[in-house]
Amino acid sequence: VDLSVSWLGLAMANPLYNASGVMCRSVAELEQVRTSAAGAVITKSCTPQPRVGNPEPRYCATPLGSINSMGLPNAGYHYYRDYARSYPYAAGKPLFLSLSGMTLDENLDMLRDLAAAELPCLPEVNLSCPNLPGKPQLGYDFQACREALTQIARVYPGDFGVKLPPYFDPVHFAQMAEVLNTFPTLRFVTCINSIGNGLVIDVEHESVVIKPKDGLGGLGGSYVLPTALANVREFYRLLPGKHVVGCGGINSGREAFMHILAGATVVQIGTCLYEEGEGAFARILDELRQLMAQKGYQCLDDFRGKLKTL
Ligand SMILES: O=C(O)c1[nH]c(=O)[nH]c(=O)c1Cl
Repeated sequence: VDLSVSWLGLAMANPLYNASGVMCRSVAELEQVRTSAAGAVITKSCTPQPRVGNPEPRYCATPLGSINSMGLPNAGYHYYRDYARSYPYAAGKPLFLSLSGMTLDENLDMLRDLAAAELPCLPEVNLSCPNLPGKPQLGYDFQACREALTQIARVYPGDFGVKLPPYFDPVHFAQMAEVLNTFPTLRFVTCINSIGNGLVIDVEHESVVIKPKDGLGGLGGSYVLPTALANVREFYRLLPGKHVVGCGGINSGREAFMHILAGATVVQIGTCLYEEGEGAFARILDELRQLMAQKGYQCLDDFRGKLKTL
């Protein structure tokens, strides 16, 4: 069974890597991913300056997934750019750099610098952080996205991608796709970011479980799988020639298979990686291989995007 993926001029041994935000804030964490069975690496979304993030507790796992309101804690853009400068690209695992400026100008400043650095890493521009008090998710404002992407494509000549929030309405899928299709160098969309502003309650303590925003936070894990799959499949249909990166609810080879069947080129692991550690990559890859062998598939292209309808 062959799990290799070639896309955007990249060759990956397998389709699995971390979701931005998990096991990727420090060089030590990034190296844990890079030296694991993962096929690629992505950095924590960064801002020009380092950020401490929201007060703790700001993450909580539950039997069905996770809730987080981290608040964009990160070591600052230059820390990740410097990692990207020394990254061993020849070892064959691509590096993606996640950028999440607090303003469009912050994103443009980071992208201008990244363009000038002429590094082989690919930017994933985060349009969907749900945890900055008072900041709406850009991904839900279609006109603002169009304006932002127009300037981003102007300052960054290379291929880039965007991290999208989940959408829940066919009209919104169509409206966002119309914006995204305007930009030929926008080569991939990562679906989905956490489902924003959920509330997890601890019955014993009659309390919320995270401190920021009186307990509101982004949901991940099994809670979000059907929404993630819907976003992958809809954007796979609506963005001809672009790639969809699947993210959300992947705990085993079965969910990885579902995301790829729905159209994902590659897939990211978030909550499961946070809870299990980097061993999750080898386990999920083995499960995917076994599932493919049982079904008689030799490679990912044998089933990618071939979800049947009734
Ligand atoms: O609170 C966060 O740091 C965070 N948390 C998320 O669930 N998604 C994001 O894009 C970000 Cl930036």
